[in-house]
Amino acid sequence: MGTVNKGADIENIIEVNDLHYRYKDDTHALKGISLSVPKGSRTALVGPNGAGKSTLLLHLNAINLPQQGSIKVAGIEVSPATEKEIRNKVGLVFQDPDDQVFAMTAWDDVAFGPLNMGLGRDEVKSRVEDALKLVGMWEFKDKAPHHLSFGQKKRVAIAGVVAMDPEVIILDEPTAYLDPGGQDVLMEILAGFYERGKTILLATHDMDLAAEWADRIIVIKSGRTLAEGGKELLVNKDIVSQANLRLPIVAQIFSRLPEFTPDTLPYTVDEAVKAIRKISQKG
Ligand SMILES: Nc1ncnc2c1ncn2[C@@H]1O[C@H](COP(=O)(O)OP(=O)(O)OP(=O)(O)O)[C@@H](O)[C@H]1O
Repeated sequence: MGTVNKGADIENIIEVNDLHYRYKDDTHALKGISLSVPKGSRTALVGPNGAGKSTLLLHLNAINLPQQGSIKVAGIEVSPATEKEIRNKVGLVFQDPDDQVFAMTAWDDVAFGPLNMGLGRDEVKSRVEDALKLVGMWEFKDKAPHHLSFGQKKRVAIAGVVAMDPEVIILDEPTAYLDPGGQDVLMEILAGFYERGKTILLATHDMDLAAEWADRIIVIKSGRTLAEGGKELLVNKDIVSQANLRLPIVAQIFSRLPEFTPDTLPYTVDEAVKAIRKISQKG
């Protein structure tokens, strides 16, 4: 895995090298994990419960600091000295919004990050308004977060990261607790980020989401990387079963048809439609 230097032409915006992390109770959550995230990619991080996904993501935003091994984000080594710089570059939406949303009102909560970045009052105001409107929470702007539903808090947490407009946006199980409309809004927000050249890393158990959305897959298990590569990993039965995952639903259906081999298996809805058209044209 190549190293990157500040100011150099950075191909991998995130480089994790032989990272170890032990919690205070001695749980060895990361056991020499190495991986990379290409700049501008939509990367899905998948793996079973307890694989170390959240522990890893907390490192990428300098909330956890490396105990052994190293992490570079945009060429900057994650360390106590670079915490603030890293947090301005990387926005993290936590798995549990109760760990993230804590201000007196939804508005204050979303304003927290942009204010910490040192932005001017008018800029903060406009970013907060745009972000709350984007996630459909503007009418709740004056409400105390603890009076919001879980899904609403998640939307506020997402707005907080959107308002910071980071170079890298990381989301830990973002669709959990969002209703289908909320999931669609999130996907639109992520599409907007992607179009503007941002890098998105998303941890999920949802193989359909990974199949539809990602262009790169990282599979982790027991604190180590099991596989890194393209979306074909999602239909690699060996890796999928080792990681306690499941084939995307489209792939499950088509794998029952003799016409398809693992190499030709569709795994997105669009691919499925094309495959059905092809079969019906032949028939
Ligand atoms: N604060 C903590 N103290 C001690 N052990 C922890 C702590 N947080 C997580 N762990 C342990 O670290 C390991 C990795 O947990 P982590 O939450 O990173 O996994 P995950 O892949 O995000 O799982 P999930 O898919 O269930 O969200 C697990 O064995 C977990 O029990």
